[in-house]
Amino acid sequence: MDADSTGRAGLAGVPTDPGARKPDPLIVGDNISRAFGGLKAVDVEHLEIQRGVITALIGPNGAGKTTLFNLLTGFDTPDTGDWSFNGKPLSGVAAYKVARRGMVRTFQLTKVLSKLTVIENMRLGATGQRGERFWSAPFKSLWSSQEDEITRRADELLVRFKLDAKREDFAGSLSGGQRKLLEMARALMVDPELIMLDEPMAGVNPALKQSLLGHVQSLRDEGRTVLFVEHDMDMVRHISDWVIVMAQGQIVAEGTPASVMADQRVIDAYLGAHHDTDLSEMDEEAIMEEAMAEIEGTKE
Ligand SMILES: Nc1ncnc2c1ncn2[C@@H]1O[C@H](COP(=O)(O)OP(=O)(O)OP(=O)(O)O)[C@@H](O)[C@H]1O
Repeated sequence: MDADSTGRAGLAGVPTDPGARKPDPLIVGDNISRAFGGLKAVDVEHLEIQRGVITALIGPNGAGKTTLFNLLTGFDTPDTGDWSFNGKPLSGVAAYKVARRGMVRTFQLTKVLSKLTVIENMRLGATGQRGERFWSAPFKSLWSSQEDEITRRADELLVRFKLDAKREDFAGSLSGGQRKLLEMARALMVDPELIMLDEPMAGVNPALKQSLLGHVQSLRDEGRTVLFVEHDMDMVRHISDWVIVMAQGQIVAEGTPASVMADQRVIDAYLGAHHDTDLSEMDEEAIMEEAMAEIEGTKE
């Protein structure tokens, strides 16, 4: 592959049409749909995610971003659709196998995980790695050498994410930003090629935001592909190489952060999310201001 087609350089000539073809895609999907009752939560005709770059998935509430994440990672089953990861079909593959193939998503800390310590959370992150054969391994030494390796990797990641001092603390005692760091560190236990972050900035105080941004960039700089869902437009603007915009289940626009934020289709998508109620002129003005503030990143 020619060097100009890979990573960020490869995005230079990509058109800003929804579903645009990329020169070096890691994920390619077609006709992915999922309905809940009569509501089509996801209805994506074509999707490509360029390898080695940071792609943001944005869109108003209810646009279908989380549902698409769940489908791609095997946590939900589509009504229709196929997609591949690294050229191999991935639709219909169970979540733990998806993780083993190198595609991992972060999870918000659940109640159960909050009651485990930080290091226990990290070890759990490795479960995607452990082949079934290890469960029945007749040789204890084989088992414990993998356990040692897991602990060693967990400790290295805790140092990298500055969570080593919290190693024995309950995950539930961490601050919002530290939880996000733990979610990221835990996902890295399986050394994924693609890491999918679910609202990495939600609940993070401004002081920690910069450091979180640095960590996300370092994932790309070490050669991983990053896909994240986020409402914080400041983050989207600062670190994404490419932005995909969803509204009402569909991809409505794509492009660099600057081009997407100036795109009328994107402004319409954010406004359209409010169109189910009858609006007075004044409401409409207020909503327009709100939408523009979100798109321009002056909010949150
Ligand atoms: N399990 C479910 N059962 C019924 N409806 C669902 C379910 N999951 C999602 N939906 C609906 O599907 C639509 C898309 O939801 P989804 O959570 O994917 O959107 P989103 O873009 O992630 O929104 P947000 O930014 O608010 O998280 C919404 O209308 C939502 O109410």
